[in-house]
Amino acid sequence: MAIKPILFEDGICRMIDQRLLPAEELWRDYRDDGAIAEAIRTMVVRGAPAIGIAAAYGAAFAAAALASQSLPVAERLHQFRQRCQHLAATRPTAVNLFWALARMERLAEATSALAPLDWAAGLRQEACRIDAEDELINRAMGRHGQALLSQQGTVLTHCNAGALATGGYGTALGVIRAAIEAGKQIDVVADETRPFWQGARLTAWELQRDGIDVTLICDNMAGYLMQQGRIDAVIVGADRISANGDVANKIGTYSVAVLAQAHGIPFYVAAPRSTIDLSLADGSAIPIEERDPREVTHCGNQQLAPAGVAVYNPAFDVTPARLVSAIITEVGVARADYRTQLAELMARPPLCGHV
Ligand SMILES: CSC[C@@H](O)[C@@H](O)C(=O)COP(=O)(O)O
Repeated sequence: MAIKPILFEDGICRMIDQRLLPAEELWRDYRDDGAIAEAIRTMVVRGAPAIGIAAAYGAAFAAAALASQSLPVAERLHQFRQRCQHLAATRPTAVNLFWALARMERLAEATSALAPLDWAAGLRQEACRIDAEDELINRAMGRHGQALLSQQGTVLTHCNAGALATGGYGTALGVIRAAIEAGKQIDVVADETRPFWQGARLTAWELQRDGIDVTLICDNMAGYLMQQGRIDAVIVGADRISANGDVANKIGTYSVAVLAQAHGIPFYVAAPRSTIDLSLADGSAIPIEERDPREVTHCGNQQLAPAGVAVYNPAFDVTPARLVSAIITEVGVARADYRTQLAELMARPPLCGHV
């Protein structure tokens, strides 16, 4: 059973601290939006869908706090939006964060005439729905995506687009799980994913935990394995996909895509529709987060690089649509021409609830 990294129990949001995995499985309790914003910023919780879910719970906590004060409706809504903005200011690239908060804000406005406690209860239910729907979406994505994989093969993945990055099951790893559930013999090669080691720490941990055959490699080994004919397909997740099919994902994804094309290997992206941002014509407008240089100069507390060296640490890159063989969503698979096919997939009715 795949791990569910965010739980909502007895009015408390519990999240496994992904910074400590695999050494320690520590669950932290959250009861307010400020602490959840900090958890997103510091990557206790990470992965595009998961940070959207965490932010939705944060917004629900903000609503509960505001409902307990006797505020006029307009002031309550104003303060709610401000607190949502604080949650949104934590990480800039994954559009799921803004998508989830926009959904919470829409409901807050539509239900603002309710008694404050009912208003807050409705927002708490909405956050739980966003969470539960994500796993259903991942499973639907898995069903569509697994059809692209052969009966037997080795799939390379980058970063962690697994259960840990979602409401459970995973996007890219969800496709792999679905293929295995369909009886296919799939094994995984996981890039370590410098500098935050999501592949080494998280993908290796969650696949090993679930008995899925995984081999860890350093990022710079991918080309060698492809040259030897040892990789049959690449599957990654995404943080934001523009209208033309350009894909922002963890730094290093672009290099893998170039290598895949050079070796004639299909490069697939699995992402829910909440990751697709039709407001951006192409990937050049996707904001790319830059993180602390210490992630590059240090490994944990161990300093590897000389003190004072200049560092550049972009957390994401953009893979041009021409390198992407297909984009797998919960309602179907898009191929080039992405502008037309993504617009068509986005116009389809919701799979469940609102999404
Ligand atoms: C289903 S997760 C897809 C992406 O969010 C994932 O590949 C990724 O890049 C995560 O980056 P992170 O910095 O760990 O949040």
